[in-house]
Amino acid sequence: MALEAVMQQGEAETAGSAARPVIEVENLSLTFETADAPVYALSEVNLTVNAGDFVSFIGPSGCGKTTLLRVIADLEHQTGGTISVNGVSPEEARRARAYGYVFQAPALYPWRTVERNVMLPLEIMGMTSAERQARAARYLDLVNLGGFEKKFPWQLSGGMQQRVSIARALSFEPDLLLMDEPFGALDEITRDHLNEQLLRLWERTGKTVVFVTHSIPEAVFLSSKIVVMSPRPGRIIDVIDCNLPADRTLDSRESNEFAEIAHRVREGLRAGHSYDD
Ligand SMILES: Nc1ncnc2c1ncn2[C@@H]1O[C@H](COP(=O)(O)OP(=O)(O)OP(=O)(O)O)[C@@H](O)[C@H]1O
Repeated sequence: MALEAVMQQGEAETAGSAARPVIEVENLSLTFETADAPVYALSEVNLTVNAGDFVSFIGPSGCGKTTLLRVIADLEHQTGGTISVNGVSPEEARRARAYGYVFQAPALYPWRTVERNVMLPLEIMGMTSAERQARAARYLDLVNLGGFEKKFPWQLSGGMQQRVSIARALSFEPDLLLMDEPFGALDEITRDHLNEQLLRLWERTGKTVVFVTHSIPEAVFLSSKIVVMSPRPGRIIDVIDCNLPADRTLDSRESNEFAEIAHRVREGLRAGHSYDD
């Protein structure tokens, strides 16, 4: 029942929000001043993420993927240009709990059970115990962890821990999910499985997702839009629309359509890559 409610909410959002911009970035730059020399982490970045988009940032190490995600989340501040999230500043969006953030590592508290980890943001929000319990059950079910509520994080595999952190990010029901290489440390089989689950979750809920990855197949499989970035200075060099059929499965990775998009991403990465250093 809870799942249906989430699905209906998602369907309504998707249907009524064809091209509503959620994130708007204009001429954004970010330079870190360091002891030796300034680091030009982002330069002249322009990007629009619409409601219901699944946008991946892909690019070599150091091209600014995490920095851009952190600017959206108000964890870093740009030194030039503008950004809005839901039409307001990232700070206001953060205060309004506009997004859930999933880090590279699950970042769970080892002394709290799975359920109590998911309930943590809800406690901070002052939600009642009954409501917290209902939310935790709903979102643990959604990531297929029903029955693991009373376990501790160290009793779960890495993939399961990452699913707990996704449930926690979903628990306060943000429309926007920011995910920084959430599956980067997992083995390929687990990663494939979580990719499929995330795709189904996105389809069911209609949430807007911004996702950082190093993996071309992961980006092509999941995304509606792929943002290819290049370093020194970090910038966007291509934005690729990626509209594979909604009912795609991991086997779709063998289709010609998939190969063509992957090829374009690879070309973009090659064009932006310097082999001089
Ligand atoms: N707090 C900081 N102070 C100084 N330099 C920083 C800081 N944070 C990031 N950088 C630099 O900014 C650049 C972009 O870093 P960022 O972590 O965004 O890259 P990335 O594309 O996410 O890399 P990776 O794929 O390795 O995670 C890098 O050169 C990095 O060293």
